[in-house]
Amino acid sequence: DDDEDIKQMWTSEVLEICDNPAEHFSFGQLASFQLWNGADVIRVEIRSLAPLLLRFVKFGNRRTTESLIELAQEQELERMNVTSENTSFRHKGRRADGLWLPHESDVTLALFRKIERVFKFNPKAAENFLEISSFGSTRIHVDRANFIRFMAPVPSDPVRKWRFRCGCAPFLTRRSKLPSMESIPATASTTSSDLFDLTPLACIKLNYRCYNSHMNLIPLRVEVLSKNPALLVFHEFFSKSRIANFLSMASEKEMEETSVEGAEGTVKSRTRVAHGTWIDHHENIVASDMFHHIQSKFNTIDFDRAEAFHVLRYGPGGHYAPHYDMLQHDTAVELVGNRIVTFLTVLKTAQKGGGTVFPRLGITVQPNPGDVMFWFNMEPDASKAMDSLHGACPILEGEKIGATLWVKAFGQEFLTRCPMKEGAPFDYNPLVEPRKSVYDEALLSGLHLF
Ligand SMILES: O=C(O)CCC(=O)C(=O)O
Ligand SMILES: [Fe+2]
Repeated sequence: DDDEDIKQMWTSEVLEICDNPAEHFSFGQLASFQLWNGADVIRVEIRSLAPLLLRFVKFGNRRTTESLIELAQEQELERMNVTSENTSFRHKGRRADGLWLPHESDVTLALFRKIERVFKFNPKAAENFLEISSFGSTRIHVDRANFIRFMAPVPSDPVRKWRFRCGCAPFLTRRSKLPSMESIPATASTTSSDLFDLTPLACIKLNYRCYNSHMNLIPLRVEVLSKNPALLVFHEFFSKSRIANFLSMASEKEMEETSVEGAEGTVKSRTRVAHGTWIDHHENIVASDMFHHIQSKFNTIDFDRAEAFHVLRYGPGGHYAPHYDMLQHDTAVELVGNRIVTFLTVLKTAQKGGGTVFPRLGITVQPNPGDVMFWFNMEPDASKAMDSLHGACPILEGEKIGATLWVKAFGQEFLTRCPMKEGAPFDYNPLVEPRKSVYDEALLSGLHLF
């Protein structure tokens, strides 16, 4: 092509990188990793540190709560008054009716399982649920003495410890009055309680969002190509049949030649020569299946906050000149944040050319269909990650198709660990759990992995 503008974007140096997707830029070998699958996202409010008083917001689901209220209305409740002056100074004891419910009844089972999972309770050690109906409200009461006793980790059994992971990144959450970085304590006081992994407490105070990982493990093969900004390739993330289904569904959609808004109206884009279309996360059963698959593998990213799938098809001569994915600041960006992460599913690869080039990292990625490329476009301070500059190398032969999810920044606080270090890049480790530590923990807990 002798077009001067395009020549400036595709300098000979960058094209050289396109042609030489050199291996030596890769960080280490391809490793096999496990990722926690499934998580309970829980909101914790710390009401007091000493004594420790926590509120778990909406811990029980609505169905459980409704069934419990129903039950309390149907069943004959016992008088459960307490007369001791010591138990409650306000009411001079307890004046209420209640009933005991077994852990594994129809109404309590789901709740009990969640308590087991989240708090790592030893189920045998807890008393039955005591449902107390007083002053019109129904609440679950777990005996306090037992609660404290069972929360305490058994020293030789790290698995029973709480494994909350919490996130903190002030700009990732839209809150009007955020404390400044300096006001976040480096670590929370160790005097509050040794029942917790204490570091995250600082974060909980900020954001109230934590999650607790399950022990369901799935193998993922992930390659770390760059650490700052993180650029990861998840190999064989999608099965062949998922990719085939998605492609045939997408081929039924009308793809438009991509365009850019210019001074003289919408003009055919020359920086991106491709056909594209948008597909909503749940537009049809195939998209929905794809979307669920993605969600199930990442517990640190809220994909509901991603834009629709953007499918791009490049024919021979197609390309996408090096660019940044972050959007111009506007009201939409103000509401949901900018494009923090690009999650690019490779659906079809060209016979020749068509890699994804990162000129400033000196990397060209030539993945296979079913692989996912994943990178950060932003720094933790919300500025542009300058080294995330990337483009789709010219297609020399064949056709390339990809589907992008751009994840928006707000609500992604799990991506960061606490305490945050000023100036440190996003930590990709929560996305890439090394097999070793998972193995160790799994072995300790006596889980059979494979
Ligand atoms: O197709 C590619 O390799 C890159 C796509 C891309 O950069 C984008 O859609 O923003
Ligand atoms: Fe891009």
